[in-house]
Amino acid sequence: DYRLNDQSKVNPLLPQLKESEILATISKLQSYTNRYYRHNVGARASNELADSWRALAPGRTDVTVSQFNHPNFVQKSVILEIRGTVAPEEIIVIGGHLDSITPQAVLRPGGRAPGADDDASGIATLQEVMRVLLQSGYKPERTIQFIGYAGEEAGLLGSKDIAKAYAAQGRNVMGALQLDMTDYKGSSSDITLITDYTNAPQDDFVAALAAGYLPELKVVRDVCGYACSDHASWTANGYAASFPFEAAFGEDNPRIHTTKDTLSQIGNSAAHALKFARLALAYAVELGSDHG
Ligand SMILES: N[C@H](Cc1ccc(I)cc1)C(=O)NO
Ligand SMILES: [Zn+2]
Ligand SMILES: [Zn+2]
Repeated sequence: DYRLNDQSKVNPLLPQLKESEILATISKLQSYTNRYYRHNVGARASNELADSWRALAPGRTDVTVSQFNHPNFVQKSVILEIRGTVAPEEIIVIGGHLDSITPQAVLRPGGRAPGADDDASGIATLQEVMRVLLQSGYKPERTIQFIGYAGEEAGLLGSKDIAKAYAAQGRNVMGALQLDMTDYKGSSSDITLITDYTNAPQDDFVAALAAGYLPELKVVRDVCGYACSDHASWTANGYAASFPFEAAFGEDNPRIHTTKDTLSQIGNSAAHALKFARLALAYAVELGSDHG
């Protein structure tokens, strides 16, 4: 249910989230020539992300890292699962996309596509939530899955395959949160909740999480106008999805999908992304600590 009743679990964890950790992960991801879903370098980025996630929880038998094979392209999605202690069949998803795109990268494997904000920022944000949950020893009652989707830029291809497979298997995803572009503060407001192709009751819950745990942040709502990120794949398969976004429509990072989507262009800071990490942690712990 959408009540805020886990302050005693959330509040000690929030201060452990570090901007420096998010910055380091964005820096690493933007250093690949590109993370294009059809190039081998894009496949390597996925494989190395999986290895780095495995290193976060050595020896935890309730934690597994797997890669989801997409039949039509080489880049795999990456899934880290923390198995729930009470209701492991009830799944909470925190996602972002690990691929990047520019016209140069589409043309050839050596084409540059740093994708710092779109969407290394989202991957770094969810990875920092995963790091704190794992290193604090937090054990959720429900299963929490962190997913780095492949092939988002080509039409939400990775999340389409995954959400379709989960629906076909009758898996019980209680909610999905999408993190795509979290580090460019283009608006006076801090967080923009995208309200189309999302679930309204869950959007209200996310707004309540911000009001309850992050009262200093200004949260507004806006529409995208189309299926603009992986949340739409979960919605299309009947699951509740929400999408907190970096800025209001038209005020988002103008350099995405260009070779200039780099950390230096967003002030070498992850201060904006840290707000999304805090929101995502509150979402994961409040929903992850419930059970049916
Ligand atoms: N177009 C999306 C990013 C995007 C999402 C929402 C809004 I409003 C504007 C832009 C994209 O490139 N996702 O990878
Ligand atoms: Zn994009
Ligand atoms: Zn994106």
